[in-house]
Amino acid sequence: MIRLTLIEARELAESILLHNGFNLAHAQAVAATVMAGERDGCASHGLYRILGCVNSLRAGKVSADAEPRVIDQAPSIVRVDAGGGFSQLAFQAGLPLLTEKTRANGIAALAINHCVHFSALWVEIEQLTGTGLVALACNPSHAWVAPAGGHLPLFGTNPIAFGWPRGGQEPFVFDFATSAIARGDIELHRRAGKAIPEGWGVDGQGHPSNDASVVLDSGAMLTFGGHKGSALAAMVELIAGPLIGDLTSAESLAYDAGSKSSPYHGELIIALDPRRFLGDATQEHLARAEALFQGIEGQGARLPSQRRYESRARSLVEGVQVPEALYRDLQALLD
Ligand SMILES: NC(=O)C1=CN([C@@H]2O[C@H](COP(=O)(O)OP(=O)(O)OC[C@H]3O[C@@H](n4cnc5c(N)ncnc54)[C@H](OP(=O)(O)O)[C@@H]3O)[C@@H](O)[C@H]2O)C=CC1
Ligand SMILES: O=C(O)C1=NCCCC1
Repeated sequence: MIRLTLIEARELAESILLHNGFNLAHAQAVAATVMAGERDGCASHGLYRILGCVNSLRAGKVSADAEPRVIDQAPSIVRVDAGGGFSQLAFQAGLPLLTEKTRANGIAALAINHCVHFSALWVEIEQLTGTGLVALACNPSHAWVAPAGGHLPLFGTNPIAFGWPRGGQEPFVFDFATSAIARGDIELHRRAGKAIPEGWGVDGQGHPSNDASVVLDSGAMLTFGGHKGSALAAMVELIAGPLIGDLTSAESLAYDAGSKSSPYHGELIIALDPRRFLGDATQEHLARAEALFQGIEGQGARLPSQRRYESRARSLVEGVQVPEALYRDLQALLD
């Protein structure tokens, strides 16, 4: 393993992106996201993703210098046209108006269109909980996941993330794919030559497979929780696809045309302001939420994101460790 400080990790990502043609704004925004992934122990959405960013650019599937355009769509709806660029700058561009509309109306949505998306959603969710808002985000990806009862890829890995602000404490955040596991994790198993656990995917005939390459290249991934994850995956396709006038995972994969680039589609983010719902009773009811969290932890269970926050605290002191093969592949992108 190669040890890097967080600054070194971010600078490595940024320099590769700049060297390969991304403008400074995109390079910095993407580098900050992958550094955060690495820092929080989310290797599937850390520095590894830089390989996909460069591949997407070389395949002509992402704009290196797109300028997001913010559209004031309706009293509670902000739209951002990402113009074929990565989602990070589009989110940053839409965030101020989303926040303003949420404070004014109690609830508002940000629809990002025409973005290339590869990141973990908690990165965005934490920016909303950081201002005291409750938030939900989701997006499709490429058609890699079979619906429960079928065995052909149709859904994306369609993550759903939720965040709840907790005053001075780290927010309650969960963020997971509606597939049994993110595709990035299966790709990392393949890179490491490791078998995948039962339940993650099937071969082309629908038989369970422990072979990452079979599941990735000729089979299908499975949803988590059978028909429940399957319905949630369908919901994500609908509300972050047709509802916002953007592509489904099947359409995104067709657009990809075999280039194995990062998916191109939309994202939906919904924000809620507790103070608008509760007025003078806000503190009283937020305290009741704390009792719920204590009830979970009181049983010895952990809150989602706890592992991530612990990894963050450790990485701030110790830096991060990157597999040598990945480090070599990243360095090669600087040639
Ligand atoms: N951009 C895209 O299109 C896509 C992005 N992704 C990203 O991939 C990432 C990983 O997704 P996925 O593989 O499904 O994630 P995991 O199954 O690893 O975990 C997801 C969530 O569950 C929490 N969790 C895990 N174990 C426990 C536990 N024992 N008790 C309580 N909470 C727990 C995690 O917290 P903790 O982190 O603290 O362990 C995290 O919030 C996500 O960040 C997602 O946004 C996924 C698909 C597509
Ligand atoms: O891990 C995943 O699943 C994905 N991550 C980034 C974009 C494509 C899907």
